[in-house]
Amino acid sequence: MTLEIEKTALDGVLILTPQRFGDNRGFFSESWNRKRMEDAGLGIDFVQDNHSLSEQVGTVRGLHYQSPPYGQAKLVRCGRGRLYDVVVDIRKGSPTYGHWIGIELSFDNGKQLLIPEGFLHGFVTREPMTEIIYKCSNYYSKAHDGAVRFDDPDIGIDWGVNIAGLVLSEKDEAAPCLAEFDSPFIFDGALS
Ligand SMILES: Cc1cn([C@H]2C[C@H](O)[C@@H](COP(=O)(O)OP(=O)(O)O[C@H]3O[C@@H](C)C(=O)[C@@H](O)[C@H]3O)O2)c(=O)[nH]c1=O
Repeated sequence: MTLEIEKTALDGVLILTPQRFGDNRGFFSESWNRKRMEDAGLGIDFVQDNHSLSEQVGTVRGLHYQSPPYGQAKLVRCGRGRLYDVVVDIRKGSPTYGHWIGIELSFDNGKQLLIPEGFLHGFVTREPMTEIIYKCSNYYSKAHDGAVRFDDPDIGIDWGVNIAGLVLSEKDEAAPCLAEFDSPFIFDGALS
């Protein structure tokens, strides 16, 4: 079993690709292995697994965060379909504050995205009936849950879709832009 680990332009945000063992039935893969992650210096104490289904293509969820002390690192993958997953650095004082990266996660490519605390997370679905599955290092707290506009021009994410006509929650429609947002996260040094 191998675990491929790739860096991204955001320090600490990593693309993980666990090996798939294919045979006449399909494939088998260890989607998370605590020891293997620890051996790679990625020993995160995950406490909650989340799973959501987005029925329509062009469904956006994000950009989300939870404030300390309920900040969350996340390990994200796609269980069915295809999505474009986006991460934005919101650690005050970070050399990459406000920068974003995006990657396609799909059932087919089996890629995962590791997102440390201090980053916004969101995605848009590229196929109907797309499922996302992710581990979180802290429990959900409604009181600490927050969002920033997915289409904030100051962040300038290229979602690769026509922004008009996307499916969003009321919470995400009402989210503030980065300029109106006082991030609760402070940059405290490089992550990798
Ligand atoms: C996130 C979450 C939601 N809920 C509830 C609250 C609400 O009634 C319902 C739907 O919640 P939301 O609209 O916040 O779900 P959603 O928009 O899918 O929120 C998620 O988006 C992605 C991008 C993330 O990164 C996650 O951390 C989370 O913020 O589920 C929980 O019970 N536990 C949880 O961990």
